[in-house]
Amino acid sequence: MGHIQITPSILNSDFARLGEEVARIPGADWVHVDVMDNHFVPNLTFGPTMVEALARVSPIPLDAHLMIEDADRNAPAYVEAGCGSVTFHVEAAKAPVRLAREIRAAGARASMALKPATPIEPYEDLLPELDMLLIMTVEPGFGGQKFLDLCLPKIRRARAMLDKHGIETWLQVDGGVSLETIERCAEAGADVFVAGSAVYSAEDPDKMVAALRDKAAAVQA
Ligand SMILES: O=C(CO)[C@H](O)[C@H](O)COP(=O)(O)O
Ligand SMILES: [Fe+2]
Repeated sequence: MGHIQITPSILNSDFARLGEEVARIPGADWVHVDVMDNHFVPNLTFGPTMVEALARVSPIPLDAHLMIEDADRNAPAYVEAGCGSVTFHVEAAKAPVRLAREIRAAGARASMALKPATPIEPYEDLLPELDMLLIMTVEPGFGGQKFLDLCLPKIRRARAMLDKHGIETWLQVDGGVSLETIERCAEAGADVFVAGSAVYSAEDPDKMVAALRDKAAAVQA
Protein backbone atom coordinates (compact mmCIF):
# COMPACT_ATOMS: atom_id res chain seq x y z
CA MET A 1 0.00 0.00 0.00
CA GLY A 2 1.25 3.50 -0.83
CA HIS A 3 1.56 6.31 1.68
CA ILE A 4 -1.61 8.10 2.72
CA GLN A 5 -2.61 11.04 0.51
CA ILE A 6 -5.49 13.47 1.03
CA THR A 7 -7.00 15.14 -2.01
CA PRO A 8 -9.72 17.68 -1.15
CA SER A 9 -12.43 18.17 -3.76
CA ILE A 10 -13.24 21.79 -4.61
CA LEU A 11 -16.74 20.76 -5.74
CA ASN A 12 -18.33 22.26 -2.63
CA SER A 13 -16.00 25.24 -2.41
CA ASP A 14 -16.75 28.77 -3.66
CA PHE A 15 -16.35 28.65 -7.47
CA ALA A 16 -16.08 32.46 -7.59
CA ARG A 17 -12.86 32.30 -5.52
CA LEU A 18 -11.21 29.03 -6.55
CA GLY A 19 -7.63 30.31 -6.19
CA GLU A 20 -8.31 31.41 -2.61
CA GLU A 21 -10.13 28.17 -1.82
CA VAL A 22 -7.06 26.17 -2.87
CA ALA A 23 -4.86 28.44 -0.73
CA ARG A 24 -6.89 27.28 2.32
CA ILE A 25 -5.56 23.70 2.03
CA PRO A 26 -1.75 24.00 1.93
CA GLY A 27 -1.36 20.58 3.57
CA ALA A 28 -3.20 18.70 0.80
CA ASP A 29 -1.33 16.35 -1.53
CA TRP A 30 -3.55 17.07 -4.55
CA VAL A 31 -6.52 19.26 -5.43
CA HIS A 32 -9.38 17.11 -6.76
CA VAL A 33 -11.27 18.80 -9.61
CA ASP A 34 -14.64 17.24 -10.52
CA VAL A 35 -15.36 17.81 -14.20
CA MET A 36 -19.04 17.12 -15.03
CA ASP A 37 -20.69 17.47 -18.44
CA ASN A 38 -24.42 17.13 -17.62
CA HIS A 39 -24.52 13.92 -19.72
CA PHE A 40 -22.40 11.30 -17.95
CA VAL A 41 -23.78 12.75 -14.69
CA PRO A 42 -26.76 15.08 -14.16
CA ASN A 43 -24.61 18.04 -13.11
CA LEU A 44 -22.38 20.58 -14.85
CA THR A 45 -19.19 22.11 -13.47
CA PHE A 46 -16.28 23.36 -15.59
CA GLY A 47 -14.10 22.48 -18.56
CA PRO A 48 -10.44 22.60 -19.59
CA THR A 49 -10.22 26.41 -19.74
CA MET A 50 -11.18 26.80 -16.07
CA VAL A 51 -8.97 23.90 -15.07
CA GLU A 52 -6.03 25.44 -16.91
CA ALA A 53 -6.61 28.74 -15.09
CA LEU A 54 -6.66 26.94 -11.74
CA ALA A 55 -3.52 24.93 -12.59
CA ARG A 56 -1.69 28.21 -13.21
CA VAL A 57 -2.35 29.53 -9.68
CA SER A 58 -2.41 26.30 -7.64
CA PRO A 59 0.80 25.41 -5.78
CA ILE A 60 -0.68 21.90 -5.37
CA PRO A 61 -0.96 19.54 -8.37
CA LEU A 62 -4.43 18.96 -9.81
CA ASP A 63 -6.14 15.56 -9.73
CA ALA A 64 -8.85 15.74 -12.42
CA HIS A 65 -11.87 13.43 -12.04
CA LEU A 66 -13.62 13.44 -15.40
CA MET A 67 -17.31 12.58 -15.22
CA ILE A 68 -17.79 13.17 -18.93
CA GLU A 69 -18.92 11.20 -21.98
CA ASP A 70 -16.51 10.22 -24.73
CA ALA A 71 -13.48 10.15 -22.44
CA ASP A 72 -11.28 8.90 -25.30
CA ARG A 73 -11.69 12.19 -27.12
CA ASN A 74 -12.07 14.59 -24.17
CA ALA A 75 -9.56 13.44 -21.53
CA PRO A 76 -6.27 14.51 -23.18
CA ALA A 77 -7.28 18.19 -22.94
CA TYR A 78 -6.97 17.95 -19.16
CA VAL A 79 -3.36 16.78 -19.40
CA GLU A 80 -2.71 19.76 -21.64
CA ALA A 81 -4.52 21.98 -19.11
CA GLY A 82 -1.79 21.09 -16.61
CA CYS A 83 -3.32 18.33 -14.44
CA GLY A 84 -0.80 16.00 -12.82
CA SER A 85 -3.31 13.16 -12.69
CA VAL A 86 -6.26 12.49 -15.01
CA THR A 87 -9.01 10.02 -14.09
CA PHE A 88 -11.50 8.85 -16.72
CA HIS A 89 -14.53 6.66 -16.04
CA VAL A 90 -14.30 3.19 -17.58
CA GLU A 91 -18.04 3.41 -18.31
CA ALA A 92 -17.31 6.40 -20.60
CA ALA A 93 -14.22 5.04 -22.38
CA LYS A 94 -14.31 2.90 -25.52
CA ALA A 95 -10.59 2.01 -25.41
CA PRO A 96 -9.37 2.39 -21.80
CA VAL A 97 -5.92 0.86 -22.44
CA ARG A 98 -5.22 3.18 -25.34
CA LEU A 99 -6.49 6.16 -23.34
CA ALA A 100 -4.39 5.34 -20.25
CA ARG A 101 -1.29 5.04 -22.45
CA GLU A 102 -2.09 8.33 -24.14
CA ILE A 103 -2.45 10.13 -20.79
CA ARG A 104 0.87 8.69 -19.57
CA ALA A 105 2.64 9.53 -22.81
CA ALA A 106 1.39 13.11 -22.54
CA GLY A 107 3.03 13.36 -19.10
CA ALA A 108 0.29 12.87 -16.49
CA ARG A 109 -0.59 10.02 -14.17
CA ALA A 110 -3.31 7.85 -15.73
CA SER A 111 -6.23 6.81 -13.58
CA MET A 112 -9.51 4.95 -14.13
CA ALA A 113 -12.71 5.24 -12.11
CA LEU A 114 -15.49 2.73 -11.42
CA LYS A 115 -19.04 3.68 -10.44
CA PRO A 116 -20.52 1.76 -7.48
CA ALA A 117 -22.26 -0.84 -9.70
CA THR A 118 -19.23 -1.45 -11.97
CA PRO A 119 -17.28 -4.57 -11.00
CA ILE A 120 -13.48 -4.59 -10.74
CA GLU A 121 -12.94 -8.18 -11.92
CA PRO A 122 -13.14 -7.53 -15.73
CA TYR A 123 -10.33 -4.98 -15.38
CA GLU A 124 -7.76 -6.99 -13.42
CA ASP A 125 -5.39 -7.37 -16.40
CA LEU A 126 -5.59 -3.65 -17.06
CA LEU A 127 -4.29 -2.54 -13.65
CA PRO A 128 -0.58 -2.30 -14.64
CA GLU A 129 -1.60 0.34 -17.21
CA LEU A 130 -2.86 2.59 -14.41
CA ASP A 131 -1.12 4.87 -11.93
CA MET A 132 -4.31 5.03 -9.85
CA LEU A 133 -7.65 3.23 -9.61
CA LEU A 134 -10.61 5.25 -8.29
CA ILE A 135 -13.43 3.37 -6.61
CA MET A 136 -16.45 5.65 -6.21
CA THR A 137 -18.18 5.40 -2.85
CA VAL A 138 -21.24 7.41 -3.97
CA GLU A 139 -23.03 7.60 -7.33
CA PRO A 140 -21.05 10.31 -9.14
CA GLY A 141 -22.66 13.69 -9.76
CA PHE A 142 -22.90 15.59 -6.49
CA GLY A 143 -20.94 16.40 -3.37
CA GLY A 144 -22.30 15.87 0.11
CA GLN A 145 -23.84 12.44 -0.47
CA LYS A 146 -23.84 9.60 2.05
CA PHE A 147 -20.95 7.12 1.89
CA LEU A 148 -22.01 3.75 0.40
CA ASP A 149 -20.73 0.92 2.60
CA LEU A 150 -21.64 -1.54 -0.15
CA CYS A 151 -18.50 -0.38 -2.01
CA LEU A 152 -16.13 -1.62 0.72
CA PRO A 153 -15.88 -5.24 -0.50
CA LYS A 154 -14.84 -3.97 -3.94
CA ILE A 155 -12.09 -1.83 -2.38
CA ARG A 156 -10.88 -4.95 -0.54
CA ARG A 157 -10.90 -7.03 -3.73
CA ALA A 158 -9.05 -4.30 -5.63
CA ARG A 159 -6.39 -4.09 -2.90
CA ALA A 160 -5.95 -7.88 -3.01
CA MET A 161 -5.50 -7.77 -6.81
CA LEU A 162 -2.92 -4.98 -6.64
CA ASP A 163 -0.98 -6.77 -3.92
CA LYS A 164 -1.18 -10.12 -5.75
CA HIS A 165 0.35 -8.58 -8.87
CA GLY A 166 2.85 -6.46 -6.89
CA ILE A 167 1.60 -3.31 -8.62
CA GLU A 168 2.14 0.13 -7.10
CA THR A 169 -1.07 1.60 -8.56
CA TRP A 170 -2.64 3.91 -5.99
CA LEU A 171 -6.17 3.09 -4.77
CA GLN A 172 -8.36 6.16 -4.40
CA VAL A 173 -11.82 6.46 -2.82
CA ASP A 174 -14.21 9.32 -3.56
CA GLY A 175 -17.62 10.17 -2.13
CA GLY A 176 -18.80 10.69 1.42
CA VAL A 177 -15.30 10.38 2.88
CA SER A 178 -15.20 12.03 6.33
CA LEU A 179 -13.82 11.52 9.82
CA GLU A 180 -16.64 8.97 10.28
CA THR A 181 -15.90 6.88 7.17
CA ILE A 182 -12.19 7.26 6.33
CA GLU A 183 -11.05 4.48 8.66
CA ARG A 184 -13.33 1.97 6.92
CA CYS A 185 -11.77 2.93 3.57
CA ALA A 186 -8.22 2.69 4.91
CA GLU A 187 -8.96 -0.69 6.51
CA ALA A 188 -10.26 -1.94 3.16
CA GLY A 189 -6.98 -0.90 1.52
CA ALA A 190 -7.42 2.58 0.04
CA ASP A 191 -4.43 4.92 0.21
CA VAL A 192 -5.67 8.10 -1.57
CA PHE A 193 -8.71 9.82 -0.09
CA VAL A 194 -10.91 12.45 -1.74
CA ALA A 195 -12.94 14.56 0.69
CA GLY A 196 -15.09 17.45 -0.47
CA SER A 197 -17.81 18.56 1.90
CA ALA A 198 -15.90 17.24 4.95
CA VAL A 199 -12.99 19.59 4.15
CA TYR A 200 -14.83 22.66 2.86
CA SER A 201 -17.57 22.65 5.50
CA ALA A 202 -14.91 22.59 8.22
CA GLU A 203 -14.06 25.85 9.94
CA ASP A 204 -10.37 25.23 9.19
CA PRO A 205 -10.13 23.10 6.02
CA ASP A 206 -6.39 22.50 6.41
CA LYS A 207 -6.87 21.20 9.97
CA MET A 208 -9.49 18.80 8.59
CA VAL A 209 -6.98 17.59 5.97
CA ALA A 210 -4.53 16.85 8.80
CA ALA A 211 -7.20 15.14 10.92
CA LEU A 212 -8.27 12.92 8.00
CA ARG A 213 -4.64 12.03 7.31
CA ASP A 214 -4.04 11.11 10.98
CA LYS A 215 -7.12 8.83 11.07
CA ALA A 216 -6.14 6.98 7.91
CA ALA A 217 -2.48 6.72 8.93
CA ALA A 218 -3.44 5.24 12.30
CA VAL A 219 -5.17 2.38 10.47
CA GLN A 220 -2.12 1.71 8.29
CA ALA A 221 0.31 1.81 11.25
O1 LIG B 1 -16.76 12.94 -7.58
C1 LIG B 1 -17.45 13.50 -6.76
C2 LIG B 1 -18.95 13.47 -6.91
O2 LIG B 1 -19.28 12.81 -8.06
C3 LIG B 1 -16.82 14.28 -5.63
O3 LIG B 1 -15.43 14.21 -5.76
C4 LIG B 1 -17.21 13.79 -4.28
O4 LIG B 1 -18.55 13.62 -4.13
C5 LIG B 1 -16.59 14.69 -3.21
O5 LIG B 1 -17.53 15.29 -2.41
P1 LIG B 1 -17.98 14.70 -0.98
O6 LIG B 1 -16.73 14.41 -0.20
O7 LIG B 1 -18.79 15.80 -0.43
O8 LIG B 1 -18.77 13.44 -1.25
FE1 LIG C 1 -14.63 13.26 -7.59
